[in-house]
Amino acid sequence: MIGKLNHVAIVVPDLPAATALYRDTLGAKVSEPVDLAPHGVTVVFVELPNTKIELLHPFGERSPVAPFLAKNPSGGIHHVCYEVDDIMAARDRMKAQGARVLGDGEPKIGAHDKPVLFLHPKDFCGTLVELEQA
Ligand SMILES: C[C@@H](C(=O)O)C(=O)SCCNC(=O)CCNC(=O)[C@H](O)C(C)(C)COP(=O)(O)OP(=O)(O)OC[C@H]1O[C@@H](n2cnc3c(N)ncnc32)[C@H](O)[C@@H]1OP(=O)(O)O
Ligand SMILES: [Co+2]
Repeated sequence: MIGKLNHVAIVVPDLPAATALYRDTLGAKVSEPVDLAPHGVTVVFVELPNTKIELLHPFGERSPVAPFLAKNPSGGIHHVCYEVDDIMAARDRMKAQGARVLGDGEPKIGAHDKPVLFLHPKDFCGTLVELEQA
């Protein structure tokens, strides 16, 4: 059911420093930072030939990535995002399989203006999974 790896997300303590590291040290193409208030994150995308890296930093008072950063002050890999053809069919399949869909279970519009859902890390080998409508 899952398709391409859309991105791997890394939570970072210093977004300008992380952006410079990927741009200047690793030589990657990076986007401008974008504040995504509904998701509680500021995001920079690193464009790779076959996928993307999403650099995340908490935005606002109740960011879902703030507890993760408190536990991992140097930053760390936060989630992987897989593309799916039909987000509602994917949601229903996950529920039927007993996997926990996070939040209210309704897709939100993600960083690429497409609907996304998150699945509980304890149900997927300790890894937070994002599903994005292809
Ligand atoms: C813009 C958009 C996009 O790309 O389009 C994005 O990506 S936005 C990306 C940001 N948005 C999201 O992450 C939305 C979905 N996330 C959430 O609902 C939350 O962050 C949870 C994943 C439920 C975690 O919540 P919280 O930090 O309050 O932790 P919790 O105390 O409930 O955690 C329960 C257990 O899961 C572990 N845990 C928490 N976050 C984890 C992570 N990212 N990866 C692996 N394990 C994780 C905790 O250590 C704990 O394990 P132990 O009990 O063993 O210690
Ligand atoms: Co993401």
